[in-house]
Amino acid sequence: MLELGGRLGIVLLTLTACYVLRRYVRISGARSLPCPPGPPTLPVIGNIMDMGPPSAWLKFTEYERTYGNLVYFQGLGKSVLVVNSLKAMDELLEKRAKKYSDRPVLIFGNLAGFNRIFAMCDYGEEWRAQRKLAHASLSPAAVKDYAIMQEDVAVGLVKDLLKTPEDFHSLIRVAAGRIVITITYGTRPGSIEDEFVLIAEEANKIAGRAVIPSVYLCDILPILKYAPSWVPFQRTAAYSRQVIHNMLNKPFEHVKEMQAGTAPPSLVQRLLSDPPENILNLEERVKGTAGTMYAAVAETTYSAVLTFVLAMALNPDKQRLAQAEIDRVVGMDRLPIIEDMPNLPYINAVIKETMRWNPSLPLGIAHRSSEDDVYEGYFIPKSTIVIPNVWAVAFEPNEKYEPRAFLPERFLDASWPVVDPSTWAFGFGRRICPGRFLAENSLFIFIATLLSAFNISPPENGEINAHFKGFSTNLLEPFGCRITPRSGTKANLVEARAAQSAT
Ligand code: HEM
Repeated sequence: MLELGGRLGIVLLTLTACYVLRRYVRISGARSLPCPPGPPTLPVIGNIMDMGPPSAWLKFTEYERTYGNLVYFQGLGKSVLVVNSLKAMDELLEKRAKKYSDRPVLIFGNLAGFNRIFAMCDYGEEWRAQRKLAHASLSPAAVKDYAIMQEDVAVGLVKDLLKTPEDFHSLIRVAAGRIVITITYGTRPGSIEDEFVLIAEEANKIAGRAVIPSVYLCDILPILKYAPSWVPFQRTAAYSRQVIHNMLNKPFEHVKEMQAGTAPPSLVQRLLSDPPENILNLEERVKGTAGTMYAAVAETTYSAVLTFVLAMALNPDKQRLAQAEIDRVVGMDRLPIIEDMPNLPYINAVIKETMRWNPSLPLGIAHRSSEDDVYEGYFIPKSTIVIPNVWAVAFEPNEKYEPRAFLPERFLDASWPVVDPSTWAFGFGRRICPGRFLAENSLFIFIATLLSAFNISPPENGEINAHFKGFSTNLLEPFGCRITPRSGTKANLVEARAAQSAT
């Protein structure tokens, strides 16, 4: 018996040794492979400075011509891989998701407290728990509960546009913020909602700077995170921590106070009253999940709706076709509702084309690898930041449909296969946007309601000067255009429907 145990031990030991050796040989073999190509490097700083914002996606798409689908940057202790093809995005971020689902380390972001919200957490226990909460409140079945609120906010937007159409930039921004605050916390318009929007906007500004690695010295030299509290970035971090604390706590406490049967339906209310099983530390995690929403939603929705306004002002023929479909299917005596979506193929094509023509997040949200890897003969070291340049996918050369033209028809042509933007616009793998079903409903109701109520046209002088800006979200700078009611009857319809709104 003893002899048998001894032999078994030797066999197990040999197998383990073989496994370790094979793994070692594989990894050291992999390390001898080249990293993917990229711009020329300098000592210490490598080529990392060549990544530079703003609108880095244009530069990355140009680099594709020289270096191909994978463009590699390194320096200052960081490695970054820009991925330019859908095939490679799918292979790395989707099929090998286990290795590619961490997020970049943001030293300032962590000092500011962003690591409490799961969109910025690594692929670990905290992320898993908050993601489960997000899924429970944003699944296709759950988002049906928010449809009336979304319709009310869209009607509120068109009503405000009747009064001050020239303010369309800020009104769309407020409506995009409103939709997320209303759905997350169930608050009604008024000072308290505006206070939450202000806090969340401030947190968004902080996040916008925290994700740019060159803004704060501590992200270049991580040891500086231990610098004393009087150092300027530490003071900014302390202020930011307070803002993030308020963002996570103030609206949450408001919902809790209302819980005793009076809280309107919302993501927080749903999670507190009917939480998924096995979530420890529920309240803190609901705060983190809810706090992620504003950052994730407001700018993406705002960017997409503004892009749509620009596209309509530039393409009156497409606008007429879209309005004709709404008039035919929805009729003239009511505004569209989310249930109309399956019956409006041209509007759905306009939405897809809006997402393709100017993707809100042209570089998605960066992932980070948690292990060494090899792809197409190249070595990708552990901790590489992986950026999906979906802009390059959106503007891939096409023999039939010019990529720069706004042509919803490309999505209605069965004879010519095109990639649906929903396969790349919402990210990849285990980190794919959990709010995509809600986002599709929001875009639909904003766009269909605007088309039903207004004509969108160039300004009086006929010139549209539109410029895009942004590091991660592709936002339009203010531009002029005219938004006028399609008729007096439509204006009355908007007023009458707005009077019925619950929010
Ligand atoms: C047009 C609207 C939207 C677009 C284009 C968009 C796009 C994206 C993208 C590209 C990602 C990154 C996925 C990845 O890492 O690969 C993401 C993540 C995320 N989105 Fe969205 N999104 C939109 C709206 C929303 C909405 C309405 C919600 C929630 C109500 C939401 C919640 C989130 C969250 C929580 C994450 C982080 C997921 C994680 O890290 O696990 N998004 N979104």
